[in-house]
Amino acid sequence: MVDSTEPVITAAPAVIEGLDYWRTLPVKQQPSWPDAAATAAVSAELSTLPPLVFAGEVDQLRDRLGKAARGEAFLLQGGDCAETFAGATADQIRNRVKTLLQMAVVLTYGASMPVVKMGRMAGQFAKPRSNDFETRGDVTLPAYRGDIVNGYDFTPESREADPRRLLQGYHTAASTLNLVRAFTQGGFADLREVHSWNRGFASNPANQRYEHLAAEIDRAIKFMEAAGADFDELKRVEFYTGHEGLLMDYERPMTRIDSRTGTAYNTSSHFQWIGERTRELDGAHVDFFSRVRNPIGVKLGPTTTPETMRELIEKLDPNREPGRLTFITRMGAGRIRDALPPLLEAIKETDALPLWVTDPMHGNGITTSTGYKTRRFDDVVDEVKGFFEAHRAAGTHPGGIHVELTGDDVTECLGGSEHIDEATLATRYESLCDPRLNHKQSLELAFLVAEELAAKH
Ligand SMILES: O=C[C@H](O)[C@H](O)COP(=O)(O)O
Ligand SMILES: C=C(OP(=O)(O)O)C(=O)O
Ligand SMILES: [Mn+2]
Repeated sequence: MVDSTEPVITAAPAVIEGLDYWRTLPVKQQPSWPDAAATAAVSAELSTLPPLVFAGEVDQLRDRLGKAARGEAFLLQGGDCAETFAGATADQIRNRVKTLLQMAVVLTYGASMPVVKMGRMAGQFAKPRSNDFETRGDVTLPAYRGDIVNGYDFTPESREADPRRLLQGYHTAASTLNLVRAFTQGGFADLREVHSWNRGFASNPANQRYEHLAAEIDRAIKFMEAAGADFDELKRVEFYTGHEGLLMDYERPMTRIDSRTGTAYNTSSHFQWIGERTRELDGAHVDFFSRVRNPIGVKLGPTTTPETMRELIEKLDPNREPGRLTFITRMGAGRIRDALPPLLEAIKETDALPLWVTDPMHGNGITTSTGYKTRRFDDVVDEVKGFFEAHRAAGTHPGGIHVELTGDDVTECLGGSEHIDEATLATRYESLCDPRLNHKQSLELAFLVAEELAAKH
């Protein structure tokens, strides 16, 4: 998080020309709220609550992402698939932040360039689903759409969408963000603490490798301090938040007019991305997010054509602003080597410079015979490698990685140095949606990406 000298953002007026145009367009993946008046009342209340992030921070992130798009920085985005209200505890938040800080150190060291750190945190509460309903035995109920919409328990009461959850989402995001700001601004993220972020995690090859690297960094810092360098600057670390911009009854009221510029900022997080299921060119999401100043991401799956990509650029980044647009590719390990190159070749024919980020999770989902949604660590690694290969061949910049992870020792993805197998998945599977890399798998992946980045030079 960065200091902002401009926290004054006015509450959103009831109707702002343009910002409500999405209401006239087809909108996907929204809950069926049982009571429209109650939902409207909650939205109105949300629009009066203080912003969670400030316009100045959002502008600074856009600048950082612009650097990443030019190959001068690298973006690390990570966190839960679906944050939960119950999971917003100090321990779990701290473990996730520590994991991201550790990964960032590994990447910074490998890449020799700044790493932009962003949590899929403090707002990643809404989920798009493949099916609107879930059936267990002979009972069919609405699908779980994330804690900000309904409950996970498989009962009719819990699965009914409840607009009061929008407010709980806001307050949980606020308390999560408060702790994240404390960790990253209060000295905990100081590079001189590089060893302490490893404490509390069980010993394993990735942690030992990390310890080794931390010792090298320590030595370098001590040497520089002895030589007179002032490291107090390292006390505070920029840390940004991002989530899928999905739930319009949350995103719209959190969007406010910045008093400095008269333009709209979505103050629910610094960054929002449009998901693979809601990125229709003439749909509500693309229209709405085209009108906010935040840097915006779009997920691109394997069926994306160069034409669609070009139209997304026209809609979301008509002014070709550095850092405005991020393409997060999620092709699948088996498809990335065919699906990404045509997009990279096509982009070179344009005057656009989007930031290219790999999401090696969402194209690699499988379900075991025992019913667990999982991913193979090897597939995740293979997609990352395919991403770097494609960019190397095209001469474009592989600018970041987007992963679903947790700092806890869960058993949700198969493989990794602990060789998690199908039988082990049941021992600690906690995700309410997609499987996340655990702490060790996350560190292992960071080392691999660092090697790819080092090879780039
Ligand atoms: O996180 C992404 C999606 O919400 C998730 O992959 C959808 O999962 P589903 O296919 O089980 O609905
Ligand atoms: C829904 C997600 O991904 P995608 O839109 O790529 O499927 C996600 O990132 O959780
Ligand atoms: Mn997911």
